[in-house]
Amino acid sequence: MLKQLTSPFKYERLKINNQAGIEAKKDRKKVNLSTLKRLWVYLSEKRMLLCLVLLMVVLSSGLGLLGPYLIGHTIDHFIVTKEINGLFLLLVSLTVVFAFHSLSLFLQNYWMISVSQFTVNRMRSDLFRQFHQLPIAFFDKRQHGELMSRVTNDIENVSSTLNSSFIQVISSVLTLIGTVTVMVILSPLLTLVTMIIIPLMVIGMKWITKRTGKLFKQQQQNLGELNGYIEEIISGQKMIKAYSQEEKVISQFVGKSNQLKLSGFWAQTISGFIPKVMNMLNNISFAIVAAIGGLLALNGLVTIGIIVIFAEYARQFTRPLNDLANQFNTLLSAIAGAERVFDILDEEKEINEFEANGVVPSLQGEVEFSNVSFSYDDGDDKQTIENVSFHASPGETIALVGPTGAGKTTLINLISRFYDANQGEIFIDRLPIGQLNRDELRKQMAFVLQDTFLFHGTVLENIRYGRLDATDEEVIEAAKLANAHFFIQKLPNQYKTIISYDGNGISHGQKQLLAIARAMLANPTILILDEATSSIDTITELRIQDALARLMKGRTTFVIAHRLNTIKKADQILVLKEGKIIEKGTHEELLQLKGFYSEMQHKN
Ligand SMILES: Nc1ncnc2c1ncn2[C@@H]1O[C@H](COP(=O)(O)OP(=O)(O)OP(=O)(O)O)[C@@H](O)[C@H]1O
Repeated sequence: MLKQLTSPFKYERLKINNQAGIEAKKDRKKVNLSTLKRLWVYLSEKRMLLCLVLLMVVLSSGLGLLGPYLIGHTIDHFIVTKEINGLFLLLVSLTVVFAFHSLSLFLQNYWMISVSQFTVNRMRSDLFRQFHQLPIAFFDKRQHGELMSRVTNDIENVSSTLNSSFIQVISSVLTLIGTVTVMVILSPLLTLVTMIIIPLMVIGMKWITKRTGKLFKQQQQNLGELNGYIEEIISGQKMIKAYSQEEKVISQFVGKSNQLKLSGFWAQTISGFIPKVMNMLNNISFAIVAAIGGLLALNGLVTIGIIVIFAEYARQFTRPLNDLANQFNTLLSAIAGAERVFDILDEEKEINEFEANGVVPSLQGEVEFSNVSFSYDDGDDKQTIENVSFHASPGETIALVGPTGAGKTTLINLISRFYDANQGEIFIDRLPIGQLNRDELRKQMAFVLQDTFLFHGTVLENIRYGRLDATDEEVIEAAKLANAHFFIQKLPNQYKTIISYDGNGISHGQKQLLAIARAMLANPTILILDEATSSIDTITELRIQDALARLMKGRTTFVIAHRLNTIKKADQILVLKEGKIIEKGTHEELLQLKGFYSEMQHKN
């Protein structure tokens, strides 16, 4: 049976297909590069600001180099020669250098945050828009919370990395180049000494980053899975309580949470080694420069000022290396996040080129199926709908009956183009359905389902969902026609009463009446009804029946019927079994056949 419009197909959720991930891993380097290129497409929209950021990074890196140089210069030229004026000059110039250094740091941060917030806002919006352009089949295969995690966590990851890492990486590279250049000019010999430690650093960094990259990806994946699970559990709270499954759910949660804890622990611990190891190597480098520099000074090969400059540069030299190693991890984690976002953006949209040009004339409501077959899974040998043919004239009521799993909902899904047929052709008003613009087609359809989805908002807004440009008067008129007006008036704030998420606080029958009002307002040519199976009190039931009769008048209606009364009134009954139409006709015709249908009626 159709469940509800926004998530009508909550059938057993399929496991995420890991195959794509495995394939993608094979081509990891290529993928990373293309991910960076795609990120650049977003970033480049703010290229002016980025240029300013770069300018500030160059300035701050240069000023960072100038500080130690000024101190060394002062030692050699003013302290050794005891010129007190020189010391004053040093004080003034250092103050100016540090002030501009801080200013440039502040500005680069400020502008970079603007760029990154703009970028992730764009990505977030693109991702959200993409969700609305993906076919229903896409959502069948994924946990909803896992998808939410992409909009929240993954995007947040990209944001925080752009905020800090982008600047750090460029400033580190610039500082490295600047430091080495000045060092070589001052003393090539002492430069060599300072560099002794570098191979050790590179090996250490490589060892650590190789491990952390994988761990961060794992952490991200575990977080997505946990979010998916939480979303599912919150949605299914009632069912969990009804079946006393709390303990099982908690233990499953603990299992997933522990997995996240473990991957998070190792990712953080191993990446946490980086600064410690670098710091140690830094101090060793400092000691080597001091010792060998001292020896060289004793032999008159370098001055004390140069040793001071080198000692400071040795520190400056390892810091950017250290930063680069740190940022590498953050970058990897952000790239993993961006990749997960782009994966979704790359999914094939529901609307294709051909269809965009498709037209939907004002429909009459003629529907024809010609040898239609369909299966949810392409690789499935067994078809869910098999070789189905029928014709519905405008204004006719077609009742779909058959045992559970017969394919009634699937047939409806095909008429609404939630899925496309694998074989055969569906015609609406004699036009192949594929040539009709999907959105426009759905605008001429309305759905009254067993469990109508109500959004958080007023009663008025919920009915207006049927046609957004309807006036308040039109909404009230629709509610009256749907027999919903009487109960709405009794609500605390009548049409302005806020309905909580998914209509909690509104009875099942009232929900149905609101759904009918919504459909009434939409004024569709084709109507899809899924008759409620749950028992509703007799008076409400009568009101529903009365409203439905009014709604169905003059519209082609497909109804998944459970009540004999509805079935009897139908112009055609399609009896479905295992995806095939096994009998077709009116109630009387089918009874005379004395086949499956008449047997079904006798059993009831
Ligand atoms: N989204 C889906 N993905 C995979 N299989 C699906 C999906 N939806 C339905 N099916 C399968 O297709 C078959 C037909 O289901 P369908 O919902 O159309 O039957 P139905 O006649 O409406 O049943 P019911 O009266 O119980 O609602 C079933 O075997 C079902 O498990």
